Amino acid sequence: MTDAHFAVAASAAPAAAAASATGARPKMAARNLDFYYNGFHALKSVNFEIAEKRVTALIGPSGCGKSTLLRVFNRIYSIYPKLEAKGEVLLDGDNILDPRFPLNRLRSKVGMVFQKPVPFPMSIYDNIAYGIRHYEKLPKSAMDVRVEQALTQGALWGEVKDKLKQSALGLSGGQQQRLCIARAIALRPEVILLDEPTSALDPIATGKIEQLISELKNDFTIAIVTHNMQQAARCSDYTAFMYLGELVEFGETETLFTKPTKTQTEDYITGRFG
Ligand SMILES: Nc1ncnc2c1ncn2[C@@H]1O[C@H](COP(=O)(O)OP(=O)(O)OP(=O)(O)O)[C@@H](O)[C@H]1O
Repeated sequence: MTDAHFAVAASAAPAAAAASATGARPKMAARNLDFYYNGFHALKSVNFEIAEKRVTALIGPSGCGKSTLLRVFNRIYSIYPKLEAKGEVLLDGDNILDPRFPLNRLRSKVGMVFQKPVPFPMSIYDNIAYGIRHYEKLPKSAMDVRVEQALTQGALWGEVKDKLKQSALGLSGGQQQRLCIARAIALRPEVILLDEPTSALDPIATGKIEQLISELKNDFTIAIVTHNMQQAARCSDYTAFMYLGELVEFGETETLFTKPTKTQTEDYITGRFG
């Protein structure tokens, strides 16, 4: 598949081509997706895919619609009035925007981590166990195993195993963010959406999260919104470049950063705007 094919995949309906070109199965897909904030047209006929067990990055200048797109993949807007999505967002082929798709099922399959770490004001252990209890009744021994598994996958176990009963609010910002990722993992989702997960962190904590993302893609499908182009280049397999609510270009990360097909993409990645 050529770069030109990727560009077509971004702008026209068969966005599937981008993910399937490398053999990765599309896990989620937006089809002709429009989104409105109280009439403001924030996403314009977006076609886009998140390949299974790969990392897909969303980049673009401030206000281009990256976070909006990510949030629609979790239907998070549906609790607010006057916000409207048109088109489809498919999860394994089912349209999650259909109100008949149960929100509980969606939240158990698609986890989300936000820009600012938001641990619950409770112990490290309970931060992980809280969500699990919502979905499953486990005896204490089984819960202990799940908590340890999630914290291990979140690359935090070694640092917190001796203080599980302490408040999560006492952790550093980077540890809190890994706790939030572990909390999402604990529910055994299939997809994890990360909205600028390192923007509040220092370079060392950022490096740990990036390392973690690279490891998590063995088990999860990941999409990440980032302002940091080096981060997108370091930890994603595919990158989507957005501008003014449109998906301008989508392709393999290396190709998009070295041989972009659209002038707007090139201007952005070379720092000429944004
Ligand atoms: N709650 C809201 N109400 C009205 N307009 C909104 C709301 N949230 C976002 N918007 C608008 O929608 C557009 C897309 O916003 P969005 O937050 O998705 O952009 P972004 O690319 O994630 O930006 P940033 O990189 O600055 O976080 C912007 O024009 C923004 O002003």
